[in-house]
Amino acid sequence: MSSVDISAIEEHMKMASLDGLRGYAQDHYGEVQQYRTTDYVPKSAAGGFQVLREPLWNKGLSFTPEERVSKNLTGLIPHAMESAETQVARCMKMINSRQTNIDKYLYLSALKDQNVDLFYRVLIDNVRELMPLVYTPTIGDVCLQYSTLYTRPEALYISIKQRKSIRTILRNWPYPNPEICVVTDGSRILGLGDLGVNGVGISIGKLALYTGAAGIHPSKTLPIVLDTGTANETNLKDPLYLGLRAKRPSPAVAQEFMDEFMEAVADVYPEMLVQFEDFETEKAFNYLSRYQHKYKCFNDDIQGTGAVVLAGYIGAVNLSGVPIEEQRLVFMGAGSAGVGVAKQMVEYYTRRGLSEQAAREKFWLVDTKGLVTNDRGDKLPDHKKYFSRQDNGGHQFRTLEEVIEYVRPSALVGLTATFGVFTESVVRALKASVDAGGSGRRPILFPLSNPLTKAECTFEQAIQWTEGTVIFASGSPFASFSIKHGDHAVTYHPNQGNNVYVFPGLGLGAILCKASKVTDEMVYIAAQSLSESLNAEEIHKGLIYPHIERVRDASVVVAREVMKAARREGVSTLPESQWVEWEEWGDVALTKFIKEKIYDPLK
Ligand SMILES: NC(=O)C1=CN([C@@H]2O[C@H](COP(=O)(O)OP(=O)(O)OC[C@H]3O[C@@H](n4cnc5c(N)ncnc54)[C@H](O)[C@@H]3O)[C@@H](O)[C@H]2O)C=CC1
Ligand SMILES: CC(=O)C(=O)O
Ligand SMILES: [Mg+2]
Repeated sequence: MSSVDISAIEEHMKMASLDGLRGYAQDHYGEVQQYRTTDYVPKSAAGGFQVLREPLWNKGLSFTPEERVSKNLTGLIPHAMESAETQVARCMKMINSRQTNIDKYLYLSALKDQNVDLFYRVLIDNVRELMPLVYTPTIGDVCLQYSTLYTRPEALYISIKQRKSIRTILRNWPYPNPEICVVTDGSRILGLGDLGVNGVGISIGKLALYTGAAGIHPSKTLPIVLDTGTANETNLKDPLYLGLRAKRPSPAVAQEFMDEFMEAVADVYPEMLVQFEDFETEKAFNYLSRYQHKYKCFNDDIQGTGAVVLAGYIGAVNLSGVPIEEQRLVFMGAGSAGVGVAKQMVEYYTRRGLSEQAAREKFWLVDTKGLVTNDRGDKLPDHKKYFSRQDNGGHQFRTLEEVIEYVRPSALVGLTATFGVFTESVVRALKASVDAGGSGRRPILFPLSNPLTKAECTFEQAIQWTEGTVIFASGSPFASFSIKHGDHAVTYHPNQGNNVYVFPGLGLGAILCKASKVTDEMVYIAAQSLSESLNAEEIHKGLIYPHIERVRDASVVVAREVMKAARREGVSTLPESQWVEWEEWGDVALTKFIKEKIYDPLK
């Protein structure tokens, strides 16, 4: 087999130079006219091979004998008619036969491209094993290599060079009336930094979980990447890179483009919920405050993460033995996720009766320069000012160890995108500060950065360094593990503190109640309801989130409570008569309504 002749492409790149930009793709950027609306053949009108080629219609070996006749499929597929279980078993056998996670991902991705129903059945029935493939950590590797792995499109790619054509591009999406989009500009993908257009993998992965974890119909999901260039030199130099070969524009220009995008979305798809994903810090905060009161949107990294970590924290406090009033929290990382989480927790404390000032004083935020204080000497960005300490008596605390000794925290949260910053001495110091005098109180330790290569520490380290007392949650999943004590072994179970427990249910709720906005109250209620969604077995086991196998159950609870909150907030546009009808039956009727709406393929 002949290999790709990279040198020829590189040669072309040397030759092609357009306004300082290089590469093939630039040759084709330009505004486009709307010639026609994309044709969409309704399912009922399609037959034969067309049905098998459309991944949303293909039911593979599940087609009944009657369907095979009525749709002219006889002979186009093997004669066997199989149960979902058999087909899922075949897929799992194939996945398990692949050597690397990327290969497993590629198999799943190809399956999604051929038979959507089967892909989701496989995912839903094997979520513990497969979520780490379609989502973090594997999706991080996929994003890093996206331009090389690329075989066919799965998203909308909207370039800043075609900013006047956004409506046309949105209309080119083949499936009518999408209800939710995840949009990124690729500028901060997981903890991997600016990946440019390669970051589209995260939009695709998150939306797979809107369907897998909350049952939003796949035809209603729309992944989008806004291509405004990249600061990533590796990508810019990669001859296979698929995005715009340009540095990123100024924040002002990026914001104009974003304004145009949001206007176009509201115009073309007025019902659509927009989830902002993995925008770098300043843009993340700016776009959220700029659009949240104008459009139906939310930021997953700020709000989704805030809600999921608050939910886990509520459970963790109950286990820790340190009363809520005595809790003191150190955050390593003061970016969009760190500040988003801390603010959600301030909300929790104020709802429990603390003044905002007293609530805020429970938090000590640390960044690359040390404890965030007013008199540290650097100019703090706006998002850090709220938590900046002024009670440090002029002292600056540069290392995490110094901060822990000073604060004596009960909880340590990591959102730094930096592997290993929770060292043995840090974790032991945390334990000592909680368990002074052998009180038996347990430290809360949340190394939440993604993917695994960016986790602040591993689960095994946390267990070893706290003699098993830690209450632990990480952003990407770690395996359970056992330690032998004499002739018996103790097995420790980690939690996964990932916004996947929130955004699917939040989105589902917002869509089903036809919310005009996503309010802060809806986000807060998502956290609260998630914290109350554990079953007796999970509570008994000392978990702080439901088993990942129950993420769909949790999403139903979150969606239901989000819907009710939307109604209280006056943003649900469902008719009042509908709410009155549901209310007669308590939560039962609303829960039934949600469950009936949920996509549960091949069942
Ligand atoms: N578990 C989950 O559900 C989520 C996890 N995350 C993860 O959180 C991480 C951070 O995301 P963002 O806050 O959006 O990024 P960001 O870039 O906005 O913030 C990172 C922060 O960490 C600080 N930092 C970096 N290295 C540090 C070090 N060595 N010591 C102390 N502080 C350091 C930076 O100064 C900055 O304040 C990423 O890895 C992301 O994957 C983000 C959202 C959800
Ligand atoms: C999980 C997620 O949203 C992140 O790591 O950015
Ligand atoms: Mg994210």
